[in-house]
Amino acid sequence: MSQSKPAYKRILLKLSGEALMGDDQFGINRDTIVRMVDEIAEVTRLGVEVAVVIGGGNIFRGVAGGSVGMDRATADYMGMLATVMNALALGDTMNKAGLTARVMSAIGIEQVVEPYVRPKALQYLEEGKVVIFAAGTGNPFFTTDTAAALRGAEIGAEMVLKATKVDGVYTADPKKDPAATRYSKITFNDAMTQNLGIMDAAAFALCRDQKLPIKVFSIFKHGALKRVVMGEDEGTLVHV
Ligand SMILES: Nc1ncnc2c1ncn2[C@@H]1O[C@H](COP(=O)(O)OP(=O)(O)OP(=O)(O)O)[C@@H](O)[C@H]1O
Ligand SMILES: O=c1ccn([C@@H]2O[C@H](COP(=O)(O)O)[C@@H](O)[C@H]2O)c(=O)[nH]1
Repeated sequence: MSQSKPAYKRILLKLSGEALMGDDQFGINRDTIVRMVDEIAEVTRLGVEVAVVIGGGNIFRGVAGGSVGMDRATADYMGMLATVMNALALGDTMNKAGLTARVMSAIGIEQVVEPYVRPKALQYLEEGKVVIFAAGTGNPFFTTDTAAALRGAEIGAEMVLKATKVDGVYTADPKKDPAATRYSKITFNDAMTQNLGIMDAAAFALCRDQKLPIKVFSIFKHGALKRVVMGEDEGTLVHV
């Protein structure tokens, strides 16, 4: 239903790292990151407190290193460092667009990024700054989706918004199965028992246990983020 005020005061936005590539094969496409920041700026102007977790799939995923014989934990640390690079680029783009962004890392690299300290993150959000959580959970064998669930619960976000390359949760991966159909909503338990690959089970389980709903929507659809924030019909709601 359409309304004039945002439906949420504080959100955790999970931004797809892979989507940052735009039409490129690798890395960060300038026009794409600027567009994403414009959409985020629009919702901050509505008074919504925004925290962001960014993925690293445009640069490196631990599973890729593991599959060619690397030690998996080492490869995962490389993946976490990839998310730090994305976070720095995102923060820089935000600051240039007139937002005030603070990047906080789950792994210690203090010359580059300040460490994640929960009370400090809460203070920044209350001050209207955008907080970007880098380096996932800080632990190998996890993903940034789980980091989004974790940080979302820690900061008292009312919803996790997964902005990704598809426009919702489907009965199967729509990139592999053209007959897949989109859910407008689905329970955590159904998503987990059907092994829907849009998010990992750890992220679903944490959000379910904390009663923290997730909205999955397309980062490429102009205005979709604002529509989700306004409580309008967009993407797929994953709920208890
Ligand atoms: N049931 C499903 N419904 C929708 N998408 C699915 C489903 N199963 C698998 N997918 C795939 O999941 C992808 C999104 O998840 P993925 O973790 O790969 O990317 P991301 O989180 O957007 O990127 P990154 O990890 O770089 O942040 C979609 O692009 C889609 O192809
Ligand atoms: O908590 C975490 C988060 C991430 N990683 C590693 O980083 C990459 C990139 O994250 P994506 O969620 O895939 O975009 C991930 O593949 C892991 O290798 C991690 O180890 N711990």
